[in-house]
Amino acid sequence: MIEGILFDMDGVVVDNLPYHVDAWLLFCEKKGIPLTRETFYKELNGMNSKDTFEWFFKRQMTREEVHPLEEEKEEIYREFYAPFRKPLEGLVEFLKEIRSSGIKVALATSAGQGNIDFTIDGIGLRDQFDVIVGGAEVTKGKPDPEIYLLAAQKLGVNPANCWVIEDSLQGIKSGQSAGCKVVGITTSHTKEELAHTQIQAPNFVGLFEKIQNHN
Ligand SMILES: O=P(O)(O)OC[C@H]1O[C@@H](O)[C@H](O)[C@@H](O)[C@@H]1O
Repeated sequence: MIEGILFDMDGVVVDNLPYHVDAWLLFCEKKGIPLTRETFYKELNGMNSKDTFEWFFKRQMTREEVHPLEEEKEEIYREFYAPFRKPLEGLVEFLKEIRSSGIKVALATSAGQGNIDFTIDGIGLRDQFDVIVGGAEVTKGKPDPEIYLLAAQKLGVNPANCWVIEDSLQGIKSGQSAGCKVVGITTSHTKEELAHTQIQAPNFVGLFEKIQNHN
């Protein structure tokens, strides 16, 4: 039985990761922080901004300290990505199918409120999510399971009866540790790199059937 589907946002609802990475690389170059594209995908993809800055500066930071830095990076990101916002292929149809089957739907993203509004309103899909949980609502970000456990709790469903849809290694770990089954969307990593998920798919086309057949 599938009770809920818990969506990651960046790299899943939208294929926006290259724009995030370009923004991080430009931001880091300005600040003299060493960062490569490879390191980002391996270590940082899916982490919230606070954890990312703590990783860069190798020390704990307060939300107040992180806020202006995060805003600076997100302004660059939003300028880069704004003209290209669109749902990942097959998403609109997939949402229709799961909602009409009575499955509850949540968004569980490490992103801050500004980026959630920018993305979800930008593609006009806010009313498709019963619950939206953002990075600021949890004390421990992905790869910790807290965000997916909270999303399932808010939907009133058992995490063991939920599918998480993720693209990042940190996010997959988070969903698996929450006890959910995971679909690995191959926007950020290859099928082979996501072989530890139940299903790997490039997008949402035909995905509902694959999930149903898996149960
Ligand atoms: O994949 P999610 O949970 O939607 O994560 C969003 C985060 O993904 C990271 O890859 C970005 O560096 C962050 O800036 C962003 O907030």
